[in-house]
Amino acid sequence: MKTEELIALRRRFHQIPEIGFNEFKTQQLILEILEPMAREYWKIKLWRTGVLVYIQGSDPQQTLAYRADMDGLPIAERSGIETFASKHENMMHACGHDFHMTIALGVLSHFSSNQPKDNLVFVFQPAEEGPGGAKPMLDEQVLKDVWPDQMVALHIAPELPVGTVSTREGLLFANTSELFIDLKGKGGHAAYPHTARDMVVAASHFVTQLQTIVARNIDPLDSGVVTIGVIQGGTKQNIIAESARVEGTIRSLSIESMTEIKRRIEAIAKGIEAAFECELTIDYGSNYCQVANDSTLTKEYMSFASQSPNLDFIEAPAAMTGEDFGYFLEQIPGFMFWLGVNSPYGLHDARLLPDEAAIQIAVSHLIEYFTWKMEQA
Ligand SMILES: CC(=O)N[C@@H](CCC[C@H](N)C(=O)O)C(=O)O
Repeated sequence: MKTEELIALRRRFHQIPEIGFNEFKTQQLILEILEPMAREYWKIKLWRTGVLVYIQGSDPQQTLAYRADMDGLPIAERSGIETFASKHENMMHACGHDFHMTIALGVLSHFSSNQPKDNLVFVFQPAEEGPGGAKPMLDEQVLKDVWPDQMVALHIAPELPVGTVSTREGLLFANTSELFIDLKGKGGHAAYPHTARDMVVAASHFVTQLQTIVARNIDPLDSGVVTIGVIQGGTKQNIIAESARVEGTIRSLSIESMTEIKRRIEAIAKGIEAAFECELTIDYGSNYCQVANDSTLTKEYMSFASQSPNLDFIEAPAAMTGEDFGYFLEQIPGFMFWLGVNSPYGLHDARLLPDEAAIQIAVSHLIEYFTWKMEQA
């Protein structure tokens, strides 16, 4: 695919962001693009809203895979784009999955006119932002039938310049857990607080006390995050709120710290129940394991990328982002790397504006990498 075609395709994806396991239009667009590319040695399979493409190699010694995530986020776009902003109200591709899918299709387009020596699998995976598509997909026959020997994924990095890639051996992304807490008290008239159990006050204390966990309970040499992204409660300014809801995410580098954070959340919740005479129900939603890059393959890739004449390679620090690609890496050796897209605004920001020049760079880089890997086998 030419650069202009890749950019046009990315813009089509950008206009139709869909929430996890609702990527129906996205799936259709992928199938539309794949249709003229498919060859007799290709198999295209659907899994829920995802798509798997298997390309039989001409003389296969191994099966290499690339994973692209598909879902958007519930964010009202403020990127300033006039011609191709999201058409879905309060939805945005604010985590680069429009880039990830376009890059996959660009690489596939190359292998449509050049049959690879080894087998290739392209996984378009739904629901990375939640509730997680990787874990259930790993249990499905559709993936078991084409089980890869190695798997690679990339993620856009707004803070890195275009023309750079970055990764590290071992732990790249954190362990994560979602957090949903419902508080139930007793509503009442604003003028009679003593007859009620106010959940706006209880939720405020709860959120404030959660801030002590990372500061006071986690080893400063480890890392943890407790972020509350949503706090809801009440119906009117002069009615005491009977209920409230708090939603967030927990992150840690070590599994021990994740256990400790959850233990402390539960203890603080009990304290809030006693102090404010209410009930708290905790739901941890979906949990993602860490993204741990395979040492040998990552070292080999880092050496390949460092020698690439068209790219700069930067060694990455570990990040507190989460990614369910970690589940693939638990069972299939591989790695994830960052792709520089130079946006002044970061991931999950309504103003994210990645530079589209990075798309062609990534397509060429992955074609070169896969071709080189096949020559080594
Ligand atoms: C790369 C990225 O931004 N990933 C998301 C993954 C979300 C996991 C889950 N829904 C949670 O919030 O814990 C991230 O927020 O890091």
